[in-house]
Amino acid sequence: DLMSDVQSTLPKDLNDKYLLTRRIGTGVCGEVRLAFERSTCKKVAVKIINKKNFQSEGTATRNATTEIEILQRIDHPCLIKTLDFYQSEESYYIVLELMEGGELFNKVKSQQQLQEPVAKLYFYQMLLAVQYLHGNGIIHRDLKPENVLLSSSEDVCLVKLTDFNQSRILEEAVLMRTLCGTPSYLAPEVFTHASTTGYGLAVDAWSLGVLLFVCLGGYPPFHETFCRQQKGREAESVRDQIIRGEFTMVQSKWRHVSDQAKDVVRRLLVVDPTHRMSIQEALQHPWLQDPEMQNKAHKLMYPDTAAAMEEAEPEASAASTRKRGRRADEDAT
Ligand SMILES: c1ccc2c(c1)[nH]c1[nH]cn[n+]12
Repeated sequence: DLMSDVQSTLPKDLNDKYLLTRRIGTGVCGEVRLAFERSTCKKVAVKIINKKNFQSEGTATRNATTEIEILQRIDHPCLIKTLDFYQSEESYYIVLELMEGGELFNKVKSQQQLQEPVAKLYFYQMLLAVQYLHGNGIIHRDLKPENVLLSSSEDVCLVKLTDFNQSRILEEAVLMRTLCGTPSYLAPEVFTHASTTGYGLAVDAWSLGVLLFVCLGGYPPFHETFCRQQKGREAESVRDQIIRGEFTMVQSKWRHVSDQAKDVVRRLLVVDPTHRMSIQEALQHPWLQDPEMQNKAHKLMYPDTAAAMEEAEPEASAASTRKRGRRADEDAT
């Protein structure tokens, strides 16, 4: 039957260690299946990347190996962890921690739009995850609701980014080699790093702006025109809307969204990358100076530390919340 023939084509050591079952997600590069570690019955996700999906062998190996080496290198509570890696003639198999809440995409779709406090809690975690990637010289480059996973179906839950195969580890080595050559023909931005680090990192800030827009508004800022009569001359392609940074916050959807939240979206969806708000600036934005939200996020991200703090000094942890609040007030005034 279906299951047995899936089992039969799996690498033997993968099949020995894991029982693969139903499909739980699909990506551009393959599918994700629910699996059980046979020895512990622990649930995991197995991402199957089909080698021939990539146009040429080159990109396949580069993408997948880049993805693998990236996945092995990173360690942050809001970035999906790789547990194991196998390959066969035709596919790569990446064993990942299971996120029971599935894709953020489905939650936004089913709920229309998220309540602002929920959107803020998720966005804060995404910012911390991207800040960590950038700190490690990694640009995600493919941030979208399908690549944001939720740890549970509860509103207050951990958020993790996945799908690094579009990521690029800043080729510092390449840049160094370039700078060794004769510089006379090199453009200024190559020296100012704008061509790799500065410029590159800003793409993730833009995508986070689109993500936040979708979470708060329940629809994408740049989309194909929905109704027919707009088709034709004046209907702009998605590409043109993006290039011009043209989006509309429809009143019916955005009426109840705070001005501060709208301000974060507007400062991220800025066409000129040098004028776009950075991840660091976003983390300092007034909308995110919310000690309660930040404490909830830290409890989700570092449960042991939070629990240990509760255990050791119940007073202290309450005080730390208050202190975080006071500091925020000082900053705000
Ligand atoms: C639903 C869809 C994809 C999923 C998932 C649940 N859990 C997990 N871990 C890595 N990817 N992924």
